[in-house]
Amino acid sequence: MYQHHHHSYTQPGHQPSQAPPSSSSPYLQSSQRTRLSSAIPIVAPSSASSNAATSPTASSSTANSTSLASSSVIQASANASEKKPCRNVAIYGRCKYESEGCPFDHGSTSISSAAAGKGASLSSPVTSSVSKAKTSSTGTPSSPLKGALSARNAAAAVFVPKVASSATQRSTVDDAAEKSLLSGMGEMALNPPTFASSSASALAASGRGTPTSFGTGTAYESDGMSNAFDPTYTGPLPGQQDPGHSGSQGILQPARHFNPYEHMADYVDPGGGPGLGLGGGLEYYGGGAVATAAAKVRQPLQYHLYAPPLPHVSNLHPHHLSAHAFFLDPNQRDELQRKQEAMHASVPPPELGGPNLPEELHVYHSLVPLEHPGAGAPSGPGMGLPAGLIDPRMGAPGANGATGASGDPSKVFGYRSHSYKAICTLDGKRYVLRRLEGFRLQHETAIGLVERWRRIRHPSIVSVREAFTTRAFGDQSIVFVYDYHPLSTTLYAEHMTPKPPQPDRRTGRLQAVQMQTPEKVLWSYLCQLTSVLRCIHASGMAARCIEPSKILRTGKNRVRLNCCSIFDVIAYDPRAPASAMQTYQDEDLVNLGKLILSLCCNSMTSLQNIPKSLETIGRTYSADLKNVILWLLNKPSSSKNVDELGRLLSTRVSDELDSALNYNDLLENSLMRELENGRLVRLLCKFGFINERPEFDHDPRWAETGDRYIIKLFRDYVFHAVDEAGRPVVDLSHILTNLNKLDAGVDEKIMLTSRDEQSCLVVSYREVSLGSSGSLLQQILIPRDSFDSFSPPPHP
Ligand SMILES: Nc1ncnc2c1ncn2[C@@H]1O[C@H](COP(=O)(O)OP(=O)(O)OP(=O)(O)O)[C@@H](O)[C@H]1O
Repeated sequence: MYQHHHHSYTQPGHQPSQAPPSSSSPYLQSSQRTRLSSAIPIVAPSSASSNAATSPTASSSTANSTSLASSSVIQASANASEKKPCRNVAIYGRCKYESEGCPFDHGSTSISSAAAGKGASLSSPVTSSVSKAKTSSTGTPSSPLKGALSARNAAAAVFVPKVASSATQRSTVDDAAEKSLLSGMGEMALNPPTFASSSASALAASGRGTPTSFGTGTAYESDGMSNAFDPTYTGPLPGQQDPGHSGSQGILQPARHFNPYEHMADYVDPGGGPGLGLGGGLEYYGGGAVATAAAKVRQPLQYHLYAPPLPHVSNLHPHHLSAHAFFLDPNQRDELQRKQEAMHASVPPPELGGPNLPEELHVYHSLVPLEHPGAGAPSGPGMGLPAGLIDPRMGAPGANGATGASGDPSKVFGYRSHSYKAICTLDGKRYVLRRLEGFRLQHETAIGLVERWRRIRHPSIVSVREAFTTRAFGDQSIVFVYDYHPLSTTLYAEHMTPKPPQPDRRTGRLQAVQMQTPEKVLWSYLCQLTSVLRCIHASGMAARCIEPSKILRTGKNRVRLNCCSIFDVIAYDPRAPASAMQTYQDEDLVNLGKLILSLCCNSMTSLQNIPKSLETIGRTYSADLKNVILWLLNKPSSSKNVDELGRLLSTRVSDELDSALNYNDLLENSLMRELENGRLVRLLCKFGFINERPEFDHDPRWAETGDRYIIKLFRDYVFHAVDEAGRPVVDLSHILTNLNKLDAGVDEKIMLTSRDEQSCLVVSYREVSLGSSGSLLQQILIPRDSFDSFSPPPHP
C-alpha cells in the first residue's frame, strides 16, 4: 500500500469537494515524503506581465520559489456552468463527481448530447479566430489576456472533474506564445491568496488557450477525439461554425451523433497533396472518393489514440493490465528469448576443449554441433555446448540416446551423419549443415537436383539451400544446407521418447508425462504434411524422407519436413525409369500412413505388426482416423493420390485453418503491444536527451527553469517515487501509467515537488509533454533532420 498524500493548501473559491491534483498518483516524491506535516508553499503559475499587475502578492510569492512557468489560473465558475449539462454524463453515462460537487447539470443524457451539439457551434471559435487574426497581423498577441491564455500559462491550481473539453483544451500557441514557451516557463509561483485574483483575471479571458477551464460555453463544443493530439493547433475545430454564424446555427443544430473518426475529415489535405497512402485500404470499405479523401490524413498522426487490448484477450486486474498490455506475454517472450539464445550459441575452440571442427567450411563458419558428441568424443563442461540448445534426450552419452549421437550411422540414410548450426559469411544468417560422412559423389547430375529443391518454398518444409562436397573434415563428406529453426525437436523425440516426469501444476509433485498423442494433434500433423506433399508432388518430385526423425517440430503442433533432397542425391540412379517418380510419390503416402500409425502407438515397433496396431488404434482413436490410416497404407491405385487425400481431410483442414487464424490473432495482439511500448521508448529517449546535460549547465536557455525543470521533476516523480516508509517504489504500472498519460498529453494534474522541498508545481501531463515535445528538442538540441527520423514533426 502506498501513501495517498494530500498536501495542505487552500484555494479561495475552490470547490472543497474537488480532489487534489495529485489524486491520480498514490506515490510521493522523496522530497514530498519528509514534508508531510509542513505546509509546502504551493507554487503556481502567474503570468509574469499581466499577473504582476493584477496581483501584487503574486510577484512577492515568486521570490522564494524557483523560476517557474508563468500561468494564469482559470477557475470554473459554478454559476456560469450551473445550467450546462455535465459532459461526463454525455460521454460515460454518469458523472462520478456528481456527489462530490461537480457544478454541472446531471440531467438526462439526451439533454446533454443535445447540449453538446448545440455547444459545438458556440463562442470559442470567435475568440480564437479573432485573436488568431490579430496575432497574425502584428506578430504578437493583441490581447493583453492572450499571453495568459497559452497552455503554458495555465499550469496549475484549478482541479476540475475530468471533462474532455475540446476547444478549450486546444491551446492557442501562436508565434508569440511559442516564443514565450521557449523562453522558459517563467514564474509559476502561486501563494494561496494570489490564486483568487489571478484566476479571476484569467477567467474573464478563458478560451481555447485554457486547457483546464470550462470557459465561456466552449467546453462542450466537440468530441474529445479532436483535441487529443495537437495542442498547438489554431485552426477551426471539428464541429465549429464560422464565427459569424455561430449563434443562430448553434441553437438550430440538432444533437449530432458521436463519430470517433470525424476528426479524420478535418485533416484532409484540401490541396489534394500526397496523403499517407491509406486510401486503398479505406476504399475496401466502400467509402470510395470520400474514404480516399479522408485517408489523406495530415501530420502528425494521431499516435495517442491507441486502443485498449481487444476483448478476446483475457481480462486482467487493472493493476496488472498496464504491464501486461504493454509487453509480450511472459511465456512468449521466454520462448523467443531462448530461441535467440540458441541462435547465438557457440562452442569454445578445440584448444579449450571444444569440438574439433574446421573454422571455415565453404561459405560457413562458427560451426556448433546440434547433437551430442559420440561416446569417444570429448565431453563435459569444457565441451561448451550451451544448456538448452540440445534436447538432453537426443543421444546424450550414456543416456541411451533416442536418436543417436553425432557421428552415429543415420537410421534413415545409412551414412554416419552430423548436424551443425553455422553462420553464412554471405548473409550472416544461421543455417544447418547436415554432413554425411564418407560419401563419394559418383554423378555430378545428382547434386544438381538440389537446385530443384531450392525453388520449393512451403511453410511446412525446411527449405533446402545448397549441397557441396568437402574434405575439410579429413574425409570425403557431402554437406546439405538447410534453414535453421532454433530449438526444434523431431516427432521421434517428441512422441516416441519417454519424457522425464514433470511437476504437477497444482500439487508440485513429479508425475509421469502422458505419452498418448491427442487426436487433434494427429489431424493437425496430417493436414500440414498433406499440404507439403501436395506442393512437392505438384513439382514433379517426391519427399522420400517421411520419417519421425526427419520431421521437425518447430513450435506447438507445428511441423516441417526436413532433409529433403538427400535421397535424390545419395540414391541417384541414372538408369531409373520415368515411372520411378510415381513410385516414390506412392511411397510417400504409404510412409505418411506408417508415420501416423507409429505416432498413435508412440513406437516404431508398432510397424512390425500393423493389423494389431490398427486394432489398438481403433480402441483409442476415432474411426475416421483409422480409416485414413488404412487408406494411406493401401496399395497404390489410380485414385490414390495426394489430391484425393486432401479431399478426405477437407473438414479437418477447416479446423486447422481456424486454429491457424486464432493463433494469428494472438500474434497480432502481441505485435500491437510491442507497437505501443515502442512509443514509450521514444518518450524515454526524449527524456534522456533533455535531462541533466552537463554541457548546458550554464546556458541560460538550459537553466534549471521552465520546461527542463518540469521535465526533470516529472522524471523524479515517475522514477524516483518512494512509499510512506521512504522505500523506493519499484512499480512498473506506476511508470507506464504516467508515461502513457504524458504521451497522451492529458489534462489531469499532478503535483511535482522540487528537490529542495521548497516548492510544489501543479502541472498537467499536457504541460509536461509540451516541454518534452519535439519543438524544444529541435530548436535547442539537435538538428531537424536527425529529429525527424525520431518522431513526427510537432507542428502540422
Ligand atoms: N533444420 C534444423 N533446424 C534446427 N535444428 C535441426 C534442424 N535439423 C535438425 N535439427 C536438430 O538436429 C538434431 C539431429 O537431427 P538428425 O536428423 O540428425 O536426427 P537423428 O535422429 O540423429 O537422425 P539420424 O538417425 O538420421 O541421424 C535434431 O534433434 C534436431 O533437433
